[in-house]
Amino acid sequence: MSGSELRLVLVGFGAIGQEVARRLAGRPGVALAGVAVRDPSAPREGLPAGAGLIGDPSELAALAPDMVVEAAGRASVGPWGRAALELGARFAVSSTSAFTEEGLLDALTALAEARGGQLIVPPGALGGIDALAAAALLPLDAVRHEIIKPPRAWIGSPAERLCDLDTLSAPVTFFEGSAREAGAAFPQNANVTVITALAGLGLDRTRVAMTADPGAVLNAHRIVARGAFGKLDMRIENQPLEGNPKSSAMTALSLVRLIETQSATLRI
Ligand SMILES: NC(=O)C1=CN([C@@H]2O[C@H](COP(=O)(O)OP(=O)(O)OC[C@H]3O[C@@H](n4cnc5c(N)ncnc54)[C@H](OP(=O)(O)O)[C@@H]3O)[C@@H](O)[C@H]2O)C=CC1
Ligand SMILES: O=C([O-])CC(=O)C(=O)O
Repeated sequence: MSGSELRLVLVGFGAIGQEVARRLAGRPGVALAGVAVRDPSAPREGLPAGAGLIGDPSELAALAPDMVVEAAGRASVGPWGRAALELGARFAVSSTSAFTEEGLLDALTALAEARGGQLIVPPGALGGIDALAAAALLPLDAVRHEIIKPPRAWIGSPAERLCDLDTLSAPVTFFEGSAREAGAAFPQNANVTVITALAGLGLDRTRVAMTADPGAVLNAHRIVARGAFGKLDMRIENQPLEGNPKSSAMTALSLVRLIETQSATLRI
């Protein structure tokens, strides 16, 4: 860290990035040095004063970040992760479905180690990931992650081909498979299943079910695990973000917490 302030760069300034920036505004100890988007020439409302707008990973070094936090999309993780970790910065990933791409997690981890940085996978929209990761110190028998969201949260995903989202009158579970398959096919809805997999049984042994529920208002996640530690049954129901019904507000809250705790004396 430079001085006592954490120099932060956000990759992505959509529903999550804007919420994170809003909640960090004016907080001592964090300076939003910059924001990365695809097209930095487009006008951006809500960009905090003093934050540089960049569009290419080669521009990151000039912002001298201590920490780079991604909430942009799967394609952004490789290029921005490499650029951040080359600089020895900490890189936090929201679009964890990128890790269904062969070799990317290993490559970024190796880079973090070589440059003295850190690759961070925050809990995102989930709770209980700390308990699952601790439970995994002993053999796990089974981990299942169920995602239940209102039909509108699945628009633009392969769910549209698997059920008729407009006319649902009862919940439909349109996907059952592994976390690898879920993350690969649903990059805007199933990043969380990759987090569950990384904490527990891995991409192939973590089972996933996805449901569109016309009676749902909130985005729900249920993780059920059993193993030598005992049993875990965690359910969280998140308010969606106003700017994107697919994304839970908890994702932004958990990033704010991650950023704030970087320099905290008391860590909970
Ligand atoms: N881990 C978790 O629990 C969760 C993870 N996510 C992940 O976070 C991502 C962002 O969510 P959300 O904010 O709701 O999405 P939005 O669609 O609202 O915003 C995406 C933002 O990212 C920018 N962006 C997209 N691709 C790139 C790229 N290749 N390089 C730089 N910037 C890019 C867009 O820029 P522009 O405006 O120029 O298009 C836009 O500012 C999701 O796509 C998902 O992958 C989401 C929810 C939960
Ligand atoms: O925000 C959520 O509830 C989860 C989500 O979209 C994702 O994992 O991609």
